[in-house]
Amino acid sequence: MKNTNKKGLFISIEGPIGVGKTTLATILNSHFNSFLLREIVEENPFLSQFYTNIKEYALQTETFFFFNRIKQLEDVEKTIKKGNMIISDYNIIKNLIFAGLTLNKKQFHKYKQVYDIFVNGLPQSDIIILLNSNTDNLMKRIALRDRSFERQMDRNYIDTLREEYEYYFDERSLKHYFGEKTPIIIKVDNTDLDFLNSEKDRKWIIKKIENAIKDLGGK
Ligand SMILES: Nc1ncnc2c1ncn2[C@@H]1O[C@H](COP(=O)(O)OP(=O)(O)OP(=O)(O)O)[C@@H](O)[C@H]1O
Ligand SMILES: Nc1nc(=O)c2ncn([C@H]3C[C@H](O)[C@@H](CO)O3)c2[nH]1
Repeated sequence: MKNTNKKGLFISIEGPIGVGKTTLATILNSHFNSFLLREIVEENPFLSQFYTNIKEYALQTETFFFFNRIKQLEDVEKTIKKGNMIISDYNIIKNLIFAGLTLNKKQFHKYKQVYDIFVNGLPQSDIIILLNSNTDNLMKRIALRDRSFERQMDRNYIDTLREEYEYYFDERSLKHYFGEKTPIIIKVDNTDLDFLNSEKDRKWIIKKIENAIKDLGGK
C-alpha cells in the first residue's frame, strides 16, 4: 500500500511471547500489500543460553536485540519516507519491557539512557496493535510452536511479562514513554479470535485498522 501524498504508515504489533504477533503481521501484510518487518530471533546468539540462566545472559541478550532493532528502524525510516506502508511484528518499546524484567537495576538504568539516545529521532509507529491472551493460552501456543530454546519456558516469566505489557500500555505510561507522538493503540484479546482460519475475524481486525488509518488522516 502506497501513501502518495505524505510519509508512509508504520504499524506494529505487540504483546507477550507467543500471543500471535508474527501470525497477524503476516496476514495483514498480504492484505495491505505492505512491507513486512520481522524481528530477528534465532540470530541472537545469546537467546538460548539466556533461557537457561536469565541473570547471567540478560545484558548480552537485551543489547543484541536492541542494536539489531535500531538498525531495522534506520531502514524503516527510508521506506516510509518513500510513502510505503510497513507492518512489523514488534515495536521497539518491547526492548524496555524485556530489559526492565531481566536486567538488574544498575544495568537497566544505563540501558535506558542508551535507549533514549538511540530511539530519539527514529520513526515511531503510527498504530500499535496490542495483542493479549491469558497465560494458559500463551503457554499452550509456545508449546505448540515448539522452539527448542523455549521448551522449558517458565510460567512465572510469562505471567510477569503479561503484567509488564499491561503496565507499559497503560494510558499514563504511554504518555511517559511516547510523549507527544503517542501512537493509536488497538488493544485486542485474541484468546478466542483466529485470524488464520476465520475470515470474519480477519475482516474485523482489518476494519479496526482501516478506521484507525482514517483517524490518523484527520490529525
Ligand atoms: N489467534 C490464535 N489462536 C490460536 N493459535 C494462534 C493464534 N495466533 C497464533 N497462534 C499460534 O500460536 C503460536 C505462536 O504464534 P506467533 O509465532 O505468531 O506468536 P508471536 O507473538 O509472534 O511469538 P513471539 O513472541 O515468540 O515472536 C503459533 O503456533 C501460531 O500458529
Ligand atoms: N530477553 C528478551 N528481550 C527481548 O527484547 C526479546 N525480544 C524477543 N525475545 C524472545 C521472546 C521469544 O522467546 C523470542 C521471539 O520473540 O525472542 C526477547 N527476549
